Amino acid sequence: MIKDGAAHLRSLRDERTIFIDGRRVQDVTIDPAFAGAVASAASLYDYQAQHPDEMTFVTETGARVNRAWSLPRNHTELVIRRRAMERWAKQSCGMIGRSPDHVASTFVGFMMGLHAYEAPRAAALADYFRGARDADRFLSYVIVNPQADKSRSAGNQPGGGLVASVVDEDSHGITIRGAKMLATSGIMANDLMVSGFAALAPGDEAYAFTAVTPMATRGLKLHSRRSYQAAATSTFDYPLSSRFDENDAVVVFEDVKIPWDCVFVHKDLRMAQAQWHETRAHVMQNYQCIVRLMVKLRFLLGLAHKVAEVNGILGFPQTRETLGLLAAKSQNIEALVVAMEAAGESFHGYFVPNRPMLVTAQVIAQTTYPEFIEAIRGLAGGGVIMVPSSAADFDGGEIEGLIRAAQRSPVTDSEGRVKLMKLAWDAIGSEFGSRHLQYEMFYSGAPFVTRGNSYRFHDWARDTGFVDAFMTSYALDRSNQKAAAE
Ligand SMILES: Cc1cc2nc3c(=O)[nH]c(=O)nc-3n(C[C@H](O)[C@H](O)[C@H](O)COP(=O)(O)OP(=O)(O)OC[C@H]3O[C@@H](n4cnc5c(N)ncnc54)[C@H](O)[C@@H]3O)c2cc1C
Repeated sequence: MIKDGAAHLRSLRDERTIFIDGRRVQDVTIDPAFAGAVASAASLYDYQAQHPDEMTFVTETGARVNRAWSLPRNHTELVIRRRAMERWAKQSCGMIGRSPDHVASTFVGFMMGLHAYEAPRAAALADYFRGARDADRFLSYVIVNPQADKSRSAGNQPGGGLVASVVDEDSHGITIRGAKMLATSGIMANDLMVSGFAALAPGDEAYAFTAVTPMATRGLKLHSRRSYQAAATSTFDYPLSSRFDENDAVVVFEDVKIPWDCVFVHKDLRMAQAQWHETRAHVMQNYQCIVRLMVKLRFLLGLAHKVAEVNGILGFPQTRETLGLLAAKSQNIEALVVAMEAAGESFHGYFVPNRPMLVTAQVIAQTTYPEFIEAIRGLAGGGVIMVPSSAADFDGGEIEGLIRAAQRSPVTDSEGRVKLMKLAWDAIGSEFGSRHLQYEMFYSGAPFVTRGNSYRFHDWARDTGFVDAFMTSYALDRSNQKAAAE
């Protein structure tokens, strides 16, 4: 049976510990801070149940699950898998960044590099993968240390105990204590993966671990940021915040016990890095991100065009120039997706997107998104602010009369204009829209990290060799110099 929305909602009614606004959440599926995003996540599962051929595949054990769990072996399989990710992204206009296909892709990448693990940990990983895949579980992850003093290592933060680390181990498993950031979608996931991405030095072994635990594990506490959904007055006023506020939470591990069969890296400095780059986890998880961004940019491009139409500025050459530049930036990301697939690499029998092109897309994305937002703001001018306070102003009487008098457009009525401008503001300027800007600029690491990867995976030998070869075509001609001097 394919997992559907109802099954996912049922799976979230457990003992998970989430705090927000000074209270503990009782049921995340109906809580006013989270219900909109949770319903959207559930609707992804409904969508896959309604489109089984496009969205799911049958595993070797006979389970029918989302295609994100498949390990492609050729270009065709990679593209079929991508189309499923694209369809899911479209359901949220690309606004749900950590949909279930994100961390599933991480695990697919781990599985492609199972050879890099020591035998017991590889066995645990493979068992967990099969179980999570066949149950189509929704995973979130925390792989970044909480910000504090960046000039010090994880273990040398004043006061100690800040960063999640292994504080104990016995025959059953390990005990984790400390914090990590930021579990996006954690409130509506089934399991949480905890790991680290930053390089560690000898002495940091306690921080070099990767493990998975159910959200409802004792001692696992999610401390949510402010809910943008809760502040949304209506779907008409905040069509995105009200439905796609996937949430981000700091995770605090209060002596969380994790059994050995859910521990994949244990006090292993080499594997803490190798799990990302000697497997294809980093590639597969960020490939999902770029596919999702591609869909989001299509949406924002359409929005930019409609804002220009509604304001009657589409005919101006300057507007077309702006829209043309945005279209090119959007196509640039599309082209990178197609290119990284077409130039995909064989990796231990699997077929994966081209790594240098994937990291290129990450670097480009971090500047493309802010440029998009700034351009749409430029096209919208004061129109996104010149809107009624809320849907309640459409009262059928005097206030609505003011709206009809002041909200005009060459292509739509007052309601149509307000509806579009409120959508545009939610995408680019509301607290939700603003968080998206921060997300796209940072989710894959600060720019020095993504650019560092671009440096690391580029084929410098090809390009410096090119220069060297050219330089062999000429030499210092001393005879000429002599002749000139004479
Ligand atoms: C909305 C949102 C959602 C997120 N979701 C997740 C998630 O689901 N799971 C998860 O694990 N993480 C998540 N993150 C965390 C994300 O991965 C980090 O924000 C990212 O890795 C950058 O780390 P940082 O925030 O500590 O910023 P920093 O690394 O501190 O970067 C901030 C700035 O500090 C400077 N800086 C810091 N260190 C250096 C250095 N060594 N050299 C030079 N300059 C430096 C740079 O100028 C940089 O631009 C999320 C973040 C955001 C904003």
